[in-house]
Amino acid sequence: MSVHTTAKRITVPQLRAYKNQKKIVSLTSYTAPFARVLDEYLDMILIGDSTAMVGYNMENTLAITLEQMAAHARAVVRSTQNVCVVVDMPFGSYQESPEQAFRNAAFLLKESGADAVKYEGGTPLAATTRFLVDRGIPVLAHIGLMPQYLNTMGGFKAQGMSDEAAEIIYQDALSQEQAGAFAVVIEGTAEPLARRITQALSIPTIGIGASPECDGQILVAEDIFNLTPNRIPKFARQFSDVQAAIREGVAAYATEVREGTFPTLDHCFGVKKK
Ligand SMILES: Nc1nc(=O)c2c([nH]1)NC[C@@H]1CN(c3ccc(C(=O)N[C@@H](CCC(=O)O)C(=O)O)cc3)CN21
Ligand SMILES: CC(C)C(=O)C(=O)O
Ligand SMILES: [Mg+2]
Repeated sequence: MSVHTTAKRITVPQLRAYKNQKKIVSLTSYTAPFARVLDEYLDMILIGDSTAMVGYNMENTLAITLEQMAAHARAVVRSTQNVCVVVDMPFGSYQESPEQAFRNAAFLLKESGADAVKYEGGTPLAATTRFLVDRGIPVLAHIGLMPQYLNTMGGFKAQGMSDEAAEIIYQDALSQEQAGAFAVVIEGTAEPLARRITQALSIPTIGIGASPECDGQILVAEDIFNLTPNRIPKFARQFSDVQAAIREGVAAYATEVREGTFPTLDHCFGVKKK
C-alpha cells in the first residue's frame, strides 16, 4: 500500500526537515518500470552512477556519461510523482571546477527535471557545493567510500577505520554541511564514525554500509531484489527475489512457445469469431 496520500512531489527542503522527525527511505532506480513502483513507497529516488555496473555491466562507475545519466533521470522523473528525485553527477563532470560543476548540474536538471544533484567529495568539493547552492542547485553530498575515486583509494574498501582517516571524513561532513549541502550520503564507513557524524550534523545523513543511526538509508534497488549481475556488497540484503519471478515467467513463456500453446487465436488479429 502506498505511504503517500496526496500526489505531490517531496521537495528538497521537505527532505532536509526529516532530520530528527522521520527516516529518509531511498533506493536507486534507473528506468521507468522500477521507478513507477518504487515511487509509491519511498521518499527519495537516486539515479545512481552505479547504473554503469548494475545496468550496463561495466567494471566500475567511471565510464558512464552525462548524457546517459540525463536520459535515465528523465525516464525516472517521467515515471514518478511522489518522490524527490536526485541524480548522480558522473566522474569527470564536476571535479574540475565549480563552474564546470554548475554547467553540468544545470544540464542534468534541465534535461531531466530532477530536483537535485549528488556528487562524491568532502572538504575538497565544499567550494563547489557553495557555488551550486548559491545559484539554485540543491546538492546531496556523498562521503566515505566514493566509488569514483577507486583508482586513488585502491578499490571499494570501507573507509574511516583509523582515527586519522575518521577525522578527515568527519571534517568532510562538516565542510559539506557548512557549504550548504541539504543532506549527506555516508557510504562504506566505520559505524561509530557514521553515528558520530549523524549526531553532529543538523542536516540528514543517508547511510549505505554506514550505521542504523543514520537519518535515512539507501541501497541499490537491484541488490535487494536479487537482480545484481555480480556479488552484492556486504551492506546490502536481499529483501525479495525478483530474479526467481522472472525465471518463472520466462520459463513458462518459452515452454508454451515451443509447445505451440502460445499464442492462441485470442491473441491474433483478423480472426473470425465463431
Ligand atoms: N550492485 C552494486 N551495489 C552497490 O551498492 C554499488 C555498486 N553496485 N556499484 C557502485 C558502488 C560500489 N559499491 C561497493 C561495491 C562493493 C563493495 C564491497 O565489495 N565491499 C566489500 C568490503 C570492502 C573492504 O572493506 O575490504 C564487501 O565485502 O562488501 C562495497 C561497495 C557500492 N555501490
Ligand atoms: C549507492 C548510491 C549512494 C550511489 O551513489 C549510486 O548508486 O551510484
Ligand atoms: Mg553513485
